[in-house]
Amino acid sequence: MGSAPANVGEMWRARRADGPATVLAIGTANPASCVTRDEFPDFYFRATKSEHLTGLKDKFKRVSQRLGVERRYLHHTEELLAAHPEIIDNSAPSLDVRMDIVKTAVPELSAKASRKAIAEWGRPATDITHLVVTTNSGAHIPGVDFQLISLLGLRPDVRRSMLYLNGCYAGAAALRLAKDLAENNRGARVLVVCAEITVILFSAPEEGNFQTLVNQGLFGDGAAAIIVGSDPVMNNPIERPLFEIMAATQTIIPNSEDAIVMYLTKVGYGGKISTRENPVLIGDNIERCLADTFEPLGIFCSDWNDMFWAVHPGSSAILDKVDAVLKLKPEKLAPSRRVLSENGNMFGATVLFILDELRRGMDKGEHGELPEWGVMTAFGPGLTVETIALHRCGARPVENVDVA
Ligand SMILES: CC(C)(COP(=O)(O)OP(=O)(O)OC[C@H]1O[C@@H](n2cnc3c(N)ncnc32)[C@H](O)[C@@H]1OP(=O)(O)O)[C@@H](O)C(=O)NCCC(=O)NCCSC(=O)CC(=O)O
Repeated sequence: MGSAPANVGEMWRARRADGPATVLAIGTANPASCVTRDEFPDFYFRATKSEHLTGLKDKFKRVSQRLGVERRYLHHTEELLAAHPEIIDNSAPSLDVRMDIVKTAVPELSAKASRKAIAEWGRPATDITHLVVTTNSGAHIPGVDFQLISLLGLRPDVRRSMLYLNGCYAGAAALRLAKDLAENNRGARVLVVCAEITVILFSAPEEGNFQTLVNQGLFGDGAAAIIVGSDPVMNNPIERPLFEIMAATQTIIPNSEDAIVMYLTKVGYGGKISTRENPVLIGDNIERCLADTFEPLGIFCSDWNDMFWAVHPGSSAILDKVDAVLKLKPEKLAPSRRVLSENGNMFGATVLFILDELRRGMDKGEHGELPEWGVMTAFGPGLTVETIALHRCGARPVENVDVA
């Protein structure tokens, strides 16, 4: 062979980035139609022709108050439900119509969030080298990743990874994958997109079906897009590094496989969320997940208030439990609570919205001075816990952190 590099090790190293994967831009989007907690019970019981279920409606109001959601954006309006009566009939097959709706709605909302991220990033869409897309809203092939190529004007040879049906840990899982892609491919720029349109789990209220009440009171629609790449300033001074992704772990909580179960049925999503058990399971295991993520970095935190936080708000009961176990000051989970309150639980997109909230607060000088180190953690079926160690860019040096 002619002039191949002398050493395979050198060849391998030359293809890898020098520094950690870094968040370079964030964009978010919601559908236009917003419903408040006060408006929603009337909307829900009227649209599903269930107004005669007055006791259940009162119960729905009580449960909704406990979930921590003030308003949400929903793709399904009363007009859309009226046009597809099978969606409100819990015994009529409606998967096909739901899949048809999300087939275009999810790529469109994804593109809206992505355009914002790309505009903030400041480089052309054709500079994106990898695409990681995740949704629980449908499962089509070719999928949302494929649709985004033409919607955003990406290169046809962009390297795509499509993660369907990962539950609420999907956003953090997508970031974990983006970290590995960015660090192992010098110059890579990864567009991460996480989008949810919850018409897939809309169902009419039924006596004895508590799960439906939780689903309708909790979940909302939204999309978030994040651009990740290593060595920003070195590669292109136009890029503005926000957070370095220093470690990303995934683990399964023992004996929790029935805690959140979801599957597609002829009437949309079926399954069960163990609402009483989940806060306890998460509370019992969060410290171990944090230690497994931070200790390999040499960070042994004795006070978790020294960090900033992006915790997946499964509901306010879950945030209350995390607060109590980690003895966090109220302001620590304020960004998580605010995103839940303003948008609902948007499955995997939620933690990415919280990251956006954190950096906006940082830009506006809110939330005080953001600490140097932070945590993103998300939970979902398994129970699977994703934990990410984040380092705020431009922060003071690592030696000043509480390192044992
Ligand atoms: C569901 C809750 C809001 C209920 O709140 P509280 O327990 O404080 O409320 P509460 O005890 O006052 O109950 C309010 C009313 O609901 C009823 N109730 C409560 N829990 C119930 C249950 N499991 N089954 C049946 N009914 C139940 C009570 O009897 C009461 O009815 P009455 O008023 O008639 O007496 C909470 O437990 C919660 O937020 N749990 C966690 C939710 C969760 O798991 N989220 C993760 C989503 S999934 C996710 O994020 C990840 C993913 O999807 O991948």
